[in-house]
Amino acid sequence: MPGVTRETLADAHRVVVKVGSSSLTGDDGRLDVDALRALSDVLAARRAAGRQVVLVSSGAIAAGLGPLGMTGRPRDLATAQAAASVGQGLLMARYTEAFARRGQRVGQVLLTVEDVMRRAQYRNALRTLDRLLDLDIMPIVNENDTTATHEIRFGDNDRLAAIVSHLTRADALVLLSDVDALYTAPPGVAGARRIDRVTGPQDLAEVRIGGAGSRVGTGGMATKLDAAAIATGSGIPVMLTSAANVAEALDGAPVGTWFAATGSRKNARRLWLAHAARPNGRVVLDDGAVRAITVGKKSLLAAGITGVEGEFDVGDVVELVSTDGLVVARGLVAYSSAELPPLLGKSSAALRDEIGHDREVVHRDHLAVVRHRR
Ligand SMILES: Nc1ncnc2c1ncn2[C@@H]1O[C@H](COP(=O)(O)OP(=O)(O)O)[C@@H](O)[C@H]1O
Ligand SMILES: N[C@@H](CCC(=O)OP(=O)(O)O)C(=O)O
Repeated sequence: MPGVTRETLADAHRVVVKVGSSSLTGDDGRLDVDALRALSDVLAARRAAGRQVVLVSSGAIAAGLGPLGMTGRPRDLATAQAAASVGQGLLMARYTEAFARRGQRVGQVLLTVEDVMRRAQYRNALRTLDRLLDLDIMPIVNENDTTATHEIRFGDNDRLAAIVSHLTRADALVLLSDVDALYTAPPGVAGARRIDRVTGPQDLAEVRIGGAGSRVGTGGMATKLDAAAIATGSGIPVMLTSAANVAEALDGAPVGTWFAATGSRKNARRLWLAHAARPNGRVVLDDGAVRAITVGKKSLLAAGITGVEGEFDVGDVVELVSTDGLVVARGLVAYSSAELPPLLGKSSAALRDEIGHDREVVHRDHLAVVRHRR
């Protein structure tokens, strides 16, 4: 069965390789061109051997720091976006030059959440990616940082890479960071052991996760584990290792942490709702509504809601929670948190009388069942 062990990476036809800012920057937080060239050499060699690579590269913000006279990742979004605006072009210039040394051409692909979640847009993005690969051009993907907003953005490229690997039907996802593997505890904690292989959530029960290890990284190990869950849950195995190990990892050598595929291909929109979207609030469901959406695969109606928490707008992602605090699903809500309270518990007939329609609160097409404790 393909993808069961890390050795299968050597023969994988299409891989998505994600490299984090931490692997592309020096101690001063700025772009490390030697590191970028070393990675480009390995990926160009893989392509020259007849295999396809889609590179998801962070580093736009890091590349913008030097020209802007900054040393650490800006805290506010607008400045980070300005740094990304300055840095993305420089990053691509570096890659273009580095890959050209090996005769490999590259193309920039900047994506937003909407590009990969709306069917028409994602088909368009996919067509471009496929065409680039057909033309023997290595796509270099990043989030379109300059226009993404807080509410609707991936924010970290780990989950973006997982979704890109799903969209492009990659055979494997390789996550490269500054740490050579997943450990039982963050670096620096005494006694931390490398985890060789993860076959399901039970293998992660004892793992302690810390934040980003560098001044420029985002998310740390948590977003890598989210990414691994997204990819493996849709049938794509994941290798997590350091950029220094990329050649060995792509050859299937015993490095890093291997996450075996656990599920089968999913609907992209549900995948995003379940894993990547950031919820803005919660609605609390009575037991009948929980059963209706999980077992009955129904839409969520106002009649089954007992409470509203947080502030959200029409179209935001909300968590659907049972009365005992279990997050049973996530979905795109059709009412704002201000509109909803007077409607709770009301039947469809009562709603039609009162507000002239009985629109579902979360339509089943916009709902992903998850089930985990909050
Ligand atoms: N259990 C763990 N095992 C390995 N690394 C961990 C763990 N918990 C936290 N980390 C940290 O996660 C960091 C990688 O995340 P990040 O800095 O966001 O990297 P990148 O820029 O590559 O995305 C590592 O450098 C490490 O310090
Ligand atoms: N899109 C941002 C990267 C955000 C990000 O995920 O960074 P990292 O955690 O280093 O992979 C950039 O290019 O700077």
